[in-house]
Amino acid sequence: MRDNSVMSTHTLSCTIATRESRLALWQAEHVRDLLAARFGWSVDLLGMTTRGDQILDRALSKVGGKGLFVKELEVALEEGRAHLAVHSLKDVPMEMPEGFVLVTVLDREDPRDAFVSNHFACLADLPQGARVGTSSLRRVVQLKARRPDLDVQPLRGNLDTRLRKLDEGQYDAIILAAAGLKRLGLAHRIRSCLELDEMLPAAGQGALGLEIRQDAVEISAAMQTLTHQPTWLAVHAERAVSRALGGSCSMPLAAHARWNGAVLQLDALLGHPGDATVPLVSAMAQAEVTTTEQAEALGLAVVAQLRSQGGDALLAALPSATAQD
Ligand SMILES: NCc1[nH]cc(CCC(=O)O)c1CC(=O)O
Repeated sequence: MRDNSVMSTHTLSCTIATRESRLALWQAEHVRDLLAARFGWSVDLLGMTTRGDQILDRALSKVGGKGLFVKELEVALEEGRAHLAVHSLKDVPMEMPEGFVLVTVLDREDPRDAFVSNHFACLADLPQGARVGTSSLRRVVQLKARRPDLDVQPLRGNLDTRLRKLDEGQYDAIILAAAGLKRLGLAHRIRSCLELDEMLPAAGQGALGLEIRQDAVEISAAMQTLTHQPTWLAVHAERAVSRALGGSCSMPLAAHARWNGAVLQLDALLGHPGDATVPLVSAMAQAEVTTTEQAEALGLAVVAQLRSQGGDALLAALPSATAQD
């Protein structure tokens, strides 16, 4: 029997709220299979369309940002129509809304960005002035820093739409998260992965985050057993950077943490929100990390460096109306 408001320890079924893009469904099905294998639960999916899925004609940074992809799913949790929401962690706002928690993070897929093209093997092979598709400010500023000659053009829509636009010849190459392509069996479209020193990923890229209601105590305990601790600590460091800087997707910000043994190395960079010709500011810090508090402290150390090395001036250029989603 299912109690729609609170799960009991004897619950054998649960409902996952998910967006209906192919990637979101793959991710929800992945979690469904995991819950079935680990706990023997039978899991339903509740597919939903979010505002972020409907608005396809404008860059996300112009229409209110990350929260657009998660709000409807939270309403389903609030109303008891679902118990769990599965998200690409990089789409999850840095501050969770009152009443909701990010309860766990699963093992991360490849965090890198991928170079996808029908004619060229890698960024260096692109001819002068080649047209590259991406709407991510983070990708734009890093592309322009390396190749100021490139003609970077907006590209929105789900993964299939973006690949179709490439195949129609609208771009010479596009940049996509490697994780999404790999999950959908589209790894063959990746001509090369951009290395971390040429394209630093977004905070949380490649990781899956599970969100529940704060008062869902029992499901919380079950979900916490699924946590991939190295990823959990790494994304806490990455998200601390983004949170401290306002968490806005109007800001070209990258943050990525990697493990060197017991040491977590956190790299981050900031660009100018309106002018990709302004030099990037980057910072790195590393420390032995075993707790989320230490991971967040590492994030704040990187933020202090970014700010003092010119990041403050870049942040001051952020239009205040769009500074928060
Ligand atoms: N912003 C959309 C989005 N959210 C998560 C992914 C890919 C998978 C991931 O990073 O986990 C993508 C597509 C992309 O950036 O190419």
